[in-house]
Amino acid sequence: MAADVYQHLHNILDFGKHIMKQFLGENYVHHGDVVKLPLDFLKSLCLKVQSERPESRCEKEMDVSGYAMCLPNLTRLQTFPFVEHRPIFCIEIKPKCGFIPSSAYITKEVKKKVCRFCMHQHLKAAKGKWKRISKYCPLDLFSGHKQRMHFALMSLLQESQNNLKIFKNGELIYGCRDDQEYLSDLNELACQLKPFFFPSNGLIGGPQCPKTILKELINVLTSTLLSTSPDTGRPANMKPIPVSQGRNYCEASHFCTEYLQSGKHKMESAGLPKGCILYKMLQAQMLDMLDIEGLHPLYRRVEKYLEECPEERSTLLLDGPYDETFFERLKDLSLEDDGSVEYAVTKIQQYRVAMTAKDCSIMIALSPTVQEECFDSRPLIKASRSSFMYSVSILDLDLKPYENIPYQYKRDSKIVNHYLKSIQPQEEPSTSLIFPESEDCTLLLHQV
Ligand SMILES: O=P(O)(O)O[C@@H]1[C@@H](OP(=O)(O)O)[C@H](OP(=O)(O)O)[C@H](O)[C@H](OP(=O)(O)O)[C@H]1OP(=O)(O)O
Ligand SMILES: Nc1ncnc2c1ncn2[C@@H]1O[C@H](COP(=O)(O)OP(=O)(O)OP(=O)(O)O)[C@@H](O)[C@H]1O
Repeated sequence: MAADVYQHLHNILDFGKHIMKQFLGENYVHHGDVVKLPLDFLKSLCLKVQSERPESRCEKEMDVSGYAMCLPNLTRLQTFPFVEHRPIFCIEIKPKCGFIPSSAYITKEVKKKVCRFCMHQHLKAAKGKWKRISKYCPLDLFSGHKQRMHFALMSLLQESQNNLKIFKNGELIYGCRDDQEYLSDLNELACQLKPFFFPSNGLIGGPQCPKTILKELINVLTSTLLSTSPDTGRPANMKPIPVSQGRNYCEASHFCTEYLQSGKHKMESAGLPKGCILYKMLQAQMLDMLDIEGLHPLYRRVEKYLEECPEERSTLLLDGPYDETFFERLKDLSLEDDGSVEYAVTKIQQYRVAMTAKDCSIMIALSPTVQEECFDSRPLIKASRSSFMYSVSILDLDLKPYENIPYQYKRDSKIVNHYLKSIQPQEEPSTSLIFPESEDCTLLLHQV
C-alpha cells in the first residue's frame, strides 16, 4: 500500500518534471519532491484539515500511508525566495479549456460554436454546484485581445466559483464563496489591495476608488498573463498546433454577443504571444485533437486489445514511466488512423495531457517593488502608481487517469444535452459588462 503510494507520487513528480515542463516551461512548473512523513503527524494533520475542506471534496480521503508530495508555497514569489518577508498577493486562476474543438468526430454542431465551460455552467447551476451562471468564458481570456481579457477577468472577480482565488501574504482573502454577495466582497477586496496599488495613500480617493483598484488589478493580471518567459517550453522540434483551427470565440460568451451586436461583424483575433503562459497552456490543451467523441472509440480499441493480451499493458506505457520515450510519443500529431493499438495509445496519452492542462491552475504572485530596487534586470510589471516583481506557476499537474475516459464521454453528452435543453425556450438577453478601455466599468462599489 505505502509502496503503491510512493510509486504513484513518483509518477506525478516525473510527469511534472519530464512532460509538463516541456510543454509549459521550466520556470512555470514546480514538480516538488516525494517526502516521507511520520504517521502520527499525518493522522493529526488529516483531522485538522478535514473541517477546512470543501464539502464536495470530502468523498476523497487524504492519504495517510506515510508519503506526501512536498511543493513550494506557490502563493509566494518563486523567482526571488530572498524576498520572503515582503508583502505579497497572489491570484489563482483555473482558466479551463480555452478553445472550441473542430474535430470531424463531433456529432453535435453546438460543440463547434459554444465552449464546454459555458455549456457546463448550465448543468452546474441546475445541479446547484453554483448559484449563478458566470459570465466568464475561457475563450475571452485566451484571446490575447485586451478588452476581452479584461472582461473575462472582471467576470471571474464577480463570480469566482472555483476559477479564481486571491491570497494576501499567503492567506485566502477572496474566492470560493458562493454564499456572499459579490459587491460587498469586491469592496472588501479593493480595500485589501489598495496599499499594493496606491502605496503613497491619500493621493487617490473618492467614490471611483474601488473600481480604479480593480481595474489596476485587471491590467496587471493581463500584462502578467501575456508576459513571455525566456525559457523555451515546448521544444523547437514539436510543431505548434494552429490555434485558428476552431472558431476563436464562443457564441455563448457575453462579451462576444454584445460585441457582435454592436455592429462589429468579426471577432478580430489578437492572438497570444508565443511563450506566454496562456499560449503554452493552450498548446497543451489542444493536444486533444479528436475530442472525446473521436477518442472514445480508440479507448475501446485499447480495452479490447488488453482483454486479449492483459500482459501488454506495461509495454503500451499506459501507466508511465513518464520519461523521454513517453514524451517522444506525444510529439506525433498525425491524425491518420492506421487502425493500430499504438495509434490509439498515442491519442489517448495526448488526450490525458490535454485534460490535465484543461484543469490546472495558474498562480500569479505579485510583490510591490520599493524604489531603490528598480535598477536591476528582474522582470517587473508596472501599474499606474506602483510596480511589481512577479512569478507565475502552474498548480495541479497530476495526469488524468486513463480509466476516466468512459466517464468523460458520458459527461460530455450530458453537458451538451443539458445545454441544448436549457437554451431552447429563449436566450436571455445579457446585461452589459463591457468597459472599453476609454470608459469606466459599470460596477457599483463603495468607497474604501
Ligand atoms: O470535468 P470538469 O471540467 O468538470 O473538471 C473537473 C473539475 O470541475 P470544474 O469544472 O473545474 O468545476 C473538478 O473541480 P472541483 O473539484 O469541482 O473544484 C476537479 O478538478 C476534477 O478533477 P478530478 O476528477 O478531481 O481530477 C475535474 O475533472 P476532470 O474532467 O478534469 O477530470
Ligand atoms: N503548492 C501550493 N501552494 C499554494 N497553494 C496551494 C498549493 N497546492 C495547493 N494549493 C491550494 O490548495 C488548493 C487545492 O489544491 P489541489 O487542487 O492541488 O488539491 P487536490 O489534491 O486536488 O485536493 P483534493 O484532496 O480535495 O482532491 C488549490 O486550489 C490552491 O488554492
